[in-house]
Amino acid sequence: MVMIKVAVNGYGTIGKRVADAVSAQPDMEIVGVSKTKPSAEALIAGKKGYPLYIADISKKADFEKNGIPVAGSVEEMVQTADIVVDATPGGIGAKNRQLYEKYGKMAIWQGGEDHDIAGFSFSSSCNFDEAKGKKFARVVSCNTTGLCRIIKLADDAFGVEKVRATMVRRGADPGDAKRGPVDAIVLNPVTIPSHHGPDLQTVLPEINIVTTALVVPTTFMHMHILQMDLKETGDRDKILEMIKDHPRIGLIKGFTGIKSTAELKEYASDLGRPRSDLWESCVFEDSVSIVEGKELYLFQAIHQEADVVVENVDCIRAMAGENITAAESIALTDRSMNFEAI
Ligand SMILES: NC(=O)C1=CN([C@@H]2O[C@H](COP(=O)(O)OP(=O)(O)OC[C@H]3O[C@@H](n4cnc5c(N)ncnc54)[C@H](OP(=O)(O)O)[C@@H]3O)[C@@H](O)[C@H]2O)C=CC1
Ligand SMILES: O=C(OP(=O)(O)O)[C@H](O)COP(=O)(O)O
Repeated sequence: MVMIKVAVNGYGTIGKRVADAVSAQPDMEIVGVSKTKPSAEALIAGKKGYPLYIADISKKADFEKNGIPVAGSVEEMVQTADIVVDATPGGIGAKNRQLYEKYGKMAIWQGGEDHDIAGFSFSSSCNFDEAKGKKFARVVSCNTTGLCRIIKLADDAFGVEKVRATMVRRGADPGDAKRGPVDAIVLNPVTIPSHHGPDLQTVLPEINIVTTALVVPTTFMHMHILQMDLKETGDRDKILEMIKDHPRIGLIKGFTGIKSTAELKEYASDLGRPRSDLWESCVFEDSVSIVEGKELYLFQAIHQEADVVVENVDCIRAMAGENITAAESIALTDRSMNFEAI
């Protein structure tokens, strides 16, 4: 088996998870990860054995005086890779495109960048095959990934006439002490639609969708309030069966008593998931309702730090790996991470 050499440019919330997920795959290896400054994450990268490269090589001494070995510059890291996963903060990734082009390397960006950065946006459940042969791709954002999975499922079963969805977004990631809100519900944005609907259409262009979004003072997971008008009369049992069979959508059963993101975090932790990560979308079974035949309603929780991680792994494999199907890649990714949707 040919090993795909992967570099992760930006070893932060998403990048560190992608590095661990890639390391768990039998057909991929991490050749480097990057930071801009010495920090706890930089220390951990070294402890995990990931060669650490830095954006500004003139800062090498700052790292080394703190006992963090530096393998070289980001430019050198890019040269060692077959493909780069760019997980730098939104807006920075666009500036790196030239570097990847200079060395003829494939690259994958995250949802903080615009679709135009790659001209192709990816969701494992929707357009895996379209990534084959692509030089550049962008994995859609965490919320859009969650929307893609469930809307594709409903569209395949009954056809989707239109979608109306509200994203209740977490204020900051758990480790992000600087962000808020602390005591507010913030309309984000106040204008309608939010970016999620147009973003979904970069993957599923035929879907009629309007999304709204607001931010609340929590750190773990977003919550979606989702309504879809179906083309054909819906069947709740069939939808539940399809969700149970979906490798990346979990069904939260009523008997568990779980009705909140806090309880989901406890569940993920009790399952022994690394970092309490929920790579699957979490649909609340009791919320799945068909009204007047063709209106489907449900709540789903999305772990913002995790769901895109497995998608990045599939995207790497589609672009740089052997010719396999979406189902085969998803199964391999998940099995290698001991991940079975709840
Ligand atoms: N967090 C989330 O919930 C999600 C984020 N995304 C998207 O993923 C991307 C990354 O976000 P996230 O992981 O949260 O960001 P973080 O800020 O947690 O991590 C970004 C990392 O990039 C490093 N970095 C910054 N500038 C450079 C540079 N010029 N060269 C190399 N590395 C650099 C930082 O290192 P240092 O600390 O040393 O400066 C940091 O480790 C964004 O596009 C975001 O929108 C997508 C889904 C969910
Ligand atoms: O991709 C995300 O959200 P999004 O799907 O709402 O764009 C992540 O939660 C990052 O969001 P942030 O831009 O609030 O850090």
